[in-house]
Amino acid sequence: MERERAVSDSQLSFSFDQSEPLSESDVAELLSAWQQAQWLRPLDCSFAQLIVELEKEQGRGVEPLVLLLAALTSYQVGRGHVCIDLAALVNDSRQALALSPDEERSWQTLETQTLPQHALAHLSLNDCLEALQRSVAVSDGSEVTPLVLQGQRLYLRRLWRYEQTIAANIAARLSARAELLSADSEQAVTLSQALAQLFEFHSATDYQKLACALAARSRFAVITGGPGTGKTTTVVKLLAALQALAAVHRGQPYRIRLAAPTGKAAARLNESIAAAVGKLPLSLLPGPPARNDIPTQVTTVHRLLGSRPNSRHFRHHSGHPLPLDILVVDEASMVDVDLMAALLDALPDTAQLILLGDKDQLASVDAGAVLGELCARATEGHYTHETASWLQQVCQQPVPASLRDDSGRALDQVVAMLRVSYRFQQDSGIRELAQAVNERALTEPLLTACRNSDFADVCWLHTENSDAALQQLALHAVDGSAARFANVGRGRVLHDQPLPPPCGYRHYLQQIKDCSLTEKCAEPLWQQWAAGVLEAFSEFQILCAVRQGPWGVEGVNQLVAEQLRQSNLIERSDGWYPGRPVLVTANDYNLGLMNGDIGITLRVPLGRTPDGGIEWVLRVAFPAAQDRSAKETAAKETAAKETAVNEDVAQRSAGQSQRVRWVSPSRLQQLETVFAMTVHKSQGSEFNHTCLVLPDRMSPVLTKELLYTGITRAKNWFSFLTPNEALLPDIAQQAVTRVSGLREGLEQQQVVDDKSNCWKKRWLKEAIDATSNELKPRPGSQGEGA
Ligand SMILES: Nc1ncnc2c1ncn2[C@@H]1O[C@H](COP(=O)(O)OP(=O)(O)OP(=O)(O)O)[C@@H](O)[C@H]1O
Repeated sequence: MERERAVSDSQLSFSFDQSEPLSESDVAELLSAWQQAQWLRPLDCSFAQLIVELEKEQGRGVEPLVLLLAALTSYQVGRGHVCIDLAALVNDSRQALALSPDEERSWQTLETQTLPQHALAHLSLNDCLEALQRSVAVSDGSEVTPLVLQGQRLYLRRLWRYEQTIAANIAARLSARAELLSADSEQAVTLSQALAQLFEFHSATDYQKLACALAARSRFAVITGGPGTGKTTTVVKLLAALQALAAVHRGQPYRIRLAAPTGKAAARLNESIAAAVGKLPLSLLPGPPARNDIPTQVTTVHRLLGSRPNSRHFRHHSGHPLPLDILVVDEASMVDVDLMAALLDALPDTAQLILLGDKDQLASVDAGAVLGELCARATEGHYTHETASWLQQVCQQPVPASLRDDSGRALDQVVAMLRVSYRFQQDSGIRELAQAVNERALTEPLLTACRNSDFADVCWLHTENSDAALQQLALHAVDGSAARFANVGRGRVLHDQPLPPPCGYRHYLQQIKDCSLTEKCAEPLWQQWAAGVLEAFSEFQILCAVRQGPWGVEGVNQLVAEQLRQSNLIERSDGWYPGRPVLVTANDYNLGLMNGDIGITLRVPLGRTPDGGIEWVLRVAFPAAQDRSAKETAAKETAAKETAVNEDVAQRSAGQSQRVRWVSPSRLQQLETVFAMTVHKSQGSEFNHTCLVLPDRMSPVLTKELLYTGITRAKNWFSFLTPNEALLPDIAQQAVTRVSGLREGLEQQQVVDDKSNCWKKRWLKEAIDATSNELKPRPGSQGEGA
């Protein structure tokens, strides 16, 4: 999670006698100092205070160390960790707050023991464990306490529960489906026949075919791969193969649902999946399955689960499971532990879950890195002899020896990695850069090749002079610097299709300026035009690593808006104006807008004067949500009529097909201008042309995952701007680590029985019962802690 704090020169100071254990007042003073320096959030200190009150209420003495650890645990959850590892904390107390070098430097000038490496220097693991074990606020999970200690990991109870649910639920789904267990079974033969039709024969290993077979075999599977490796293509073929199995052996098709964590990711999958389904040779498959039985509509995970306003509970849960047989979740790297636990809880025991995603991308914004942990061993495969021979028989192709490992774990047997990218040409700079960042091999020759424009798809906007760099960026934002790409960005072809040239924001703003519609034009024409503008906007996007400063989203947004104003492409650079692109930053259930939705402000003749005449008004056009049921739409429209009489949304006839939705700017509460967005927010999106902007100094958010995610948002053209190129090797070395016990939890719950090769689960029933009871909605219940 990004953290950029302004460290003030307040009277912050803290000192204590290091020969004595920390007292309650020492800890209170320390936490207060950390909060003043904005190193801790008020929430973290309030959580520690809650523990004090609990201990006092129970008539127990306050354990100072427990307060300290409670605040740190809450803080680390805010940074995306699921728990804290006490041993690691004691070994390297710098990690307690993970301050940036700048933050540390600004305080080292003061005579203070406030820095965690000083304040916590004498902390021992034993002291921590003993204090935690004495505290009434801590248990091993068997009692309801705000903190849970498991081995050397300390959790907020809520996070511990999520992790337990995920581990128990996945472990329960790991064994192969009984009917497919033997490669000689009738079902396995049908699967093999279907795969033979779906995949052309290749002498080289077809990782997509292997992934299909592997995912078909078990009630839980993960398919991971970099950009363009064919995750969508593979999953569509997988669904066709599963429906072929259903057609031959089940008598009725599977109920399949597709979901993604954000509306943007869902919309993107919607587009690509429809095209892929259209190409399936279904009539050649056993059955054959009907095309309609392979869905093309993708919903968001929140909509699928039935989110409720102002509640973290969903309509679907273990007591009211989702009505489906197979669920595919794309962009699963964005799913945090909270949402993953809710999803697994709502999944019927018999249902099959397939997670798709790129394991190397940034982890979810909120706590956890579920996909990353599930895929931690994906690169090496670790397929057992049994799995490899089953795959060989069903796919009619051998599994490479490098991917075999007879001591492979149960989880390894359901994880498939796609290894060939079909999106990028072999000489693509985007592909080479992404791979180099991933492998921490950002070499000087590669950087030189980028600087020299040796790659057709990469433009390096480097300059050591900050002012010149910002000026370059402003101009780049207008036109996309096509001239700096080889052949002015023209003439590139991929899969026999010409690629659109690199562009900047002029591309969509000109479409707004060139609008030839008048107030006499019917509303559907305005819809069509607005949809075109939205599409044009999504061709180019500036991504920033940080929020603040001249190189952050805030500075770049202002810089670009001002340049566009000077270029006469927008009327003004602040407030509301035609062409202002906005990003919704929090879910708004009343408007049906989700965090991450992007809209464009347009001047349209859709308002009404008091005497019924036409009025030109500013409206923000958002892509219409495709998956909303007619009933839900009608309910939303009724609500809109009641609350926004003047809005065109209230004038639509129910059931009319919508390409965009119009929202009055005054109704949008939480949003920001989006000429620039953070790399975090861009997850799940791709753009024809992406420009990645790094800041001039190192920060904890600058990691190889961030760099990789930023680069791979570019489909065809990538521009890069850094005012300090010397940072690149350091960034490539800095990886996101998220502390959690998920892998260990999964391993504890599985024992591979070598003879039958079925995985027995210990404690499973108990764990699932215990955790799912706690996840069930309770009226008026509140989440605890952070
Ligand atoms: N086996 C293949 N042979 C040739 N082309 C392929 C193959 N698999 C996928 N493609 C093509 O590569 C492109 C990317 O495929 P796809 O969209 O399935 O990948 P993806 O991993 O889902 O991409 P993304 O990174 O956008 O999520 C598509 O144009 C697709 O048609």
